[in-house]
Amino acid sequence: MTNILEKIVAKKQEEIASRRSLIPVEVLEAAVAEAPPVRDFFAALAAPGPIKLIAEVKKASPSKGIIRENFDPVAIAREYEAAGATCLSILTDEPFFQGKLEYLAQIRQAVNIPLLRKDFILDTYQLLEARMAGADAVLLIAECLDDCNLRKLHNEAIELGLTPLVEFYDPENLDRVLAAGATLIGVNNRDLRTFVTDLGHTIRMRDKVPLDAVFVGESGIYTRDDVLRLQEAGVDAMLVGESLMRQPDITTAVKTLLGTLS
Ligand SMILES: O=P(O)(O)OC[C@@H](O)[C@@H](O)c1c[nH]c2ccccc12
Repeated sequence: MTNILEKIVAKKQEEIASRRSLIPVEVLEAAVAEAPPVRDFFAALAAPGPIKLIAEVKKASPSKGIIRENFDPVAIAREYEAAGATCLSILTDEPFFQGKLEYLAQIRQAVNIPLLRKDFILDTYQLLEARMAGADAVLLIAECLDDCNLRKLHNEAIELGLTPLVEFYDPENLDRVLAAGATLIGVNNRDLRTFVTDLGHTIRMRDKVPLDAVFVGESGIYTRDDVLRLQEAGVDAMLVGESLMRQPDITTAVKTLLGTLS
């Protein structure tokens, strides 16, 4: 039986091939050479202070279906920024998350904080697309990439000026993440093969990841208590989508998580 991650990766390979036939890689390379400078996603998260929020613009997911009906990505991004998010994560996968690369480009015009392209990156072509659309960072998932591609895409992202956020779920993959040179490391609390989500997973992995890396806890973060648990464990940043996107009042939701509601 194939799991959801295998399905997503297979579909993504097809998508990359078809996008490449629409816009040749040389065209993207030429456009990227003229692209405006990036914002420093890494430095924003590495700065001292309380745990940082990477707020995610996410309409739907394979595990939860539609998360937010009334979905205006630019308005959501503006609200996240004004409410105190440090960075944003923009889902660009279409078939499984109902995202779009265009959302990233539109949001780039509307906010000043650094942006992550959240997708299943398998190929250099997607790094060029990300840079073109205005991303400052890209997600690389250890479970989707062999050692060679993980290292290659990590290096290429940096050459393009992008910060790679390298995510893993399976503890066995940490050594591969470190060997790829990752300094911004995320632990996904959700096993993308089964959808089981456990906040304790990030907390248990904190001790295993070197302290000089910037450490991000991802997924399944719902309450101010969850945030305090992460902060006390020494987690530098958190990636939160669903719990914010389900709230009609995003400003209050962000401030409640951050403990800044006055
Ligand atoms: O909506 P949540 O549970 O707050 O999770 C956000 C984010 O961590 C999640 O969307 C995510 C983390 N890693 C991923 C990889 C691919 C797709 C999605 C993800």
